[in-house]
Amino acid sequence: MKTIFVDSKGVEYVPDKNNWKPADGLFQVKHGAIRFPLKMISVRPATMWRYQEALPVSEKISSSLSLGEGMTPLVPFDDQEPNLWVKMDYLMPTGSFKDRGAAVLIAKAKELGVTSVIADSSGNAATSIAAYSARAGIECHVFVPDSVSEKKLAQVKAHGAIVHKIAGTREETAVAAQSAVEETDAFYASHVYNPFFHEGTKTFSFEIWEQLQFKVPDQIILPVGNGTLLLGAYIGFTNLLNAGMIDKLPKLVAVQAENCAPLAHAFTSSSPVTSVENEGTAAEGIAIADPARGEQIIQAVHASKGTIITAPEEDIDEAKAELAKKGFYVEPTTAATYAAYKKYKIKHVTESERVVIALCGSGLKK
Ligand SMILES: N[C@@H](CCOP(=O)(O)O)C(=O)O
Repeated sequence: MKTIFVDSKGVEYVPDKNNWKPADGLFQVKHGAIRFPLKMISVRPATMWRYQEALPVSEKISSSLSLGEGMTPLVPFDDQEPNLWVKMDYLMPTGSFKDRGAAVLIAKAKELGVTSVIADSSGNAATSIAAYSARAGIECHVFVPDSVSEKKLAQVKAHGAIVHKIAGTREETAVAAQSAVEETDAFYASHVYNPFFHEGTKTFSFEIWEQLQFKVPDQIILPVGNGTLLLGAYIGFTNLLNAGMIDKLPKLVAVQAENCAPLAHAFTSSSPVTSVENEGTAAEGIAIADPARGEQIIQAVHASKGTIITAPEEDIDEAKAELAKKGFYVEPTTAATYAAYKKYKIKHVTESERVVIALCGSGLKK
């Protein structure tokens, strides 16, 4: 699939290794017609690359880079809620869904002839970018806030990335990484700014659709900070809708931490997304006080007829323990997603509705 980027005015750009931000807004991918040849897909290996006609990477590059990512199990939650499934993305090669996006983004970097990348992250994206860069033989610099989890940092270092710890917020970390990008010739392997990342995370949707016998669930509950999973999920289901493979989008129900919820505030008050103060949350993966793609996330949630809800801070630990008792060992950000769902379902999920919860990050990381 050949890819064109567009800015907020619809001006087209050919992706290149130095231009990470257009003059107007942020880059998005302009999608043409996409094919889903079901017979061929069904006999391919059980990885996210089975949807290769919908992905912007040549088979030659993806097969040399792949760690077998994707086609994570979709399993029933328990006997009490027969219409509730969990998508176990914490079983990805580096332990989070971010591998979907990093695999595509680093494959594109390789294709563009990049030899050095810079990324910034609160942890999981850094780990994924470090792992796929190592596999691609690309030098990797990772900027992290000094609050990053020690286990995530150890993982990043083990993959050979050069770590730059920034004494400051997640936002200040991004600014430091962007200054380094401007000062060097490195490629900005940003999961926030580079829309190739969403081209990888969209496979989350394709897999759920295939695993539910080519049907979509009614609602999907997923964490949102910078929106890489939410936007990927929206793009994936929209690709399927435009290809005539499904007849509706599932409602996307995005979860923020109560103590850092700029998107939830904007959504409920129908006002523009503005920066908030991070009051501290165990859900570090969604502690994004000023999400760069905030308006795009809100538009996607509206288009799916979904909503944005919050996880009470005091419920996160209990939700983590409850999930573990059912066999799912996940990190606090994922536990927050389940905590918010428990509150939400009381009024907003009927017994007959089919719901999927994204279990995004492994408990071994935290
Ligand atoms: N970053 C989180 C999950 C939410 O993803 P985001 O792209 O919306 O920030 C994690 O690391 O699990």
